[in-house]
Parts: sequence; structure tokens; C-alpha cells
Amino acid sequence: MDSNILMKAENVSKLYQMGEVTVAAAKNVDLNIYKGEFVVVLGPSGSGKSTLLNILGGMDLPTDGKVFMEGEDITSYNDRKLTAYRREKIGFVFQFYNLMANLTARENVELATEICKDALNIDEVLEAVGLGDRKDHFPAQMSGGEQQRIAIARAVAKNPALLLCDEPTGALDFETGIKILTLLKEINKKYNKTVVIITHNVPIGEMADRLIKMRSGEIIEDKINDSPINPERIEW
Ligand SMILES: Nc1ncnc2c1ncn2[C@@H]1O[C@H](COP(=O)(O)OP(=O)(O)OP(=O)(O)O)[C@@H](O)[C@H]1O
Repeated sequence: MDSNILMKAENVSKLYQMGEVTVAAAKNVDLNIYKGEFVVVLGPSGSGKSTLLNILGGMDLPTDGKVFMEGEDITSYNDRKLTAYRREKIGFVFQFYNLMANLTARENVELATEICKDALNIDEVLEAVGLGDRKDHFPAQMSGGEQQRIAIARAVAKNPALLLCDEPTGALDFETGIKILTLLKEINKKYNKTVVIITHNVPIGEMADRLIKMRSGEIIEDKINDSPINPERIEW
């Protein structure tokens, strides 16, 4: 396998049998994600984005096909290995931040890194996401954008191979959303982290190094963007 490839999906399908009807949430998906790339997966509701993210993140298995992370076939993993895969290799960022309300920002990040082998320095990462002076505050004392920064710090501090973000700006107002996208781009560059964002928000695609469009479970377009724009220039 090309050593620049971080993840590879080969002919991945996910079928659901609903009585007489078979729903293909993913259909013959072939995909390469290269190391250090900033990838945006775009598609309308129901196009299969979450299905793909769940499969790449080791939260779900395809009905057909194979998925490789750093050359290892994760679809052959048992539950124990998949748990270790999610813990070590993937940093998740979701629309809702899923923070522990009774822990401070710093403790939220610390908790996630405790079980990881190559965790980064927590204070440095909190500084990098702009929360250096807020780390002893509790989530309820912080804005939505700040809470998403904690969630990003928590994902990054694990030092995963891939940051998987599901509608990371979905719960934020426009300006805060742009700041979060700017932060994700900075993390991508500063830590050379591969980032995949899935979203239905078309303008976000303009900041991608690679843009993947999905429709009805299929990839209908997969193209390199030669001139990704600075997130601060995105409008929606
Ligand atoms: N557990 C399930 N059982 C049956 N059908 C499912 C299941 N999960 C997903 N699907 C179907 O698979 C298709 C793709 O769903 P998916 O959630 O991946 O889309 P999506 O692009 O993430 O949508 P959204 O942006 O609304 O979250 C949809 O038609 C959905 O109804």
C-alpha cells in the first residue's frame, strides 16, 4: 500500500434489511485518506455520511468490504481490538460536545488521555485551542464555542492518527463556527493531524484539501482541491 495512505476503504457497503426492503447506507465505497490531509465529506441528510464515519471510526462494521488503517484491516478486528483502535487511533469531535459536566476543561481532557499510550501534553493542547486561561472552568461556565474547543482538545490530546469530526459546527452560530473551523485547520497544520469533517454544509467544502461528495450511500465525487480557502473566507 502507498505509504502516504493513512486509511483505505475498499468496496465498502453497509446494508440494512428493513422487511422487504434493503437500504444501502453505504454502497461500494472506495476511498483513500492520505496522511496530513484535511478532508471534507459533503452530502445531504441520509446520504450515508454518518455511516461512513462510524465505519472509519471503528464504531460500526460494514456488511461488505474492507477498511485499512495504516495497512491493518480493521474489519478483521474483534471487539477488544476495535475498542483499542477507537481509543488509540481516532479522535472524535461531534456536533454536541459530550463533556463531563462535573469535570473542568482540563480534567475532561485528562480523563480521555489517561488510557492512551502517546498522549500529548494536556496544558500545551489546551493552550493551542485557546483555553490556556479557562482550563479550570467547568463546561457550564463556558460558551458553546469554548465547549467545542474542550472537545477538540480532548480529541487531539490523545494524539490519534485521525481526527473524525461529525458536523463540528452544527450547534454553533456562524462566527463561532468559523473560529472552530479555523482551529481545526490550525491543528491539522501544527500537529500534522489528518482531519476528516463530515457535514451537509456545502461552503465548508471550500477549505478542504480533498472534497468527497456522497449521495444515496455512494461517493459521487472525490477530488483534490488545488486552492483550499482560508476558513475565515467561508460564508454561509
Ligand atoms: N440502523 C439503521 N437501520 C436502517 N437504516 C439505516 C440505519 N442507519 C442508517 N440508515 C439509513 O441509511 C441511510 C444513510 O444514513 P446516514 O445516517 O449515514 O446518513 P447521513 O448522511 O449521516 O444523514 P444525516 O446528515 O441526516 O445524519 C439513510 O437512508 C438511513 O435511513
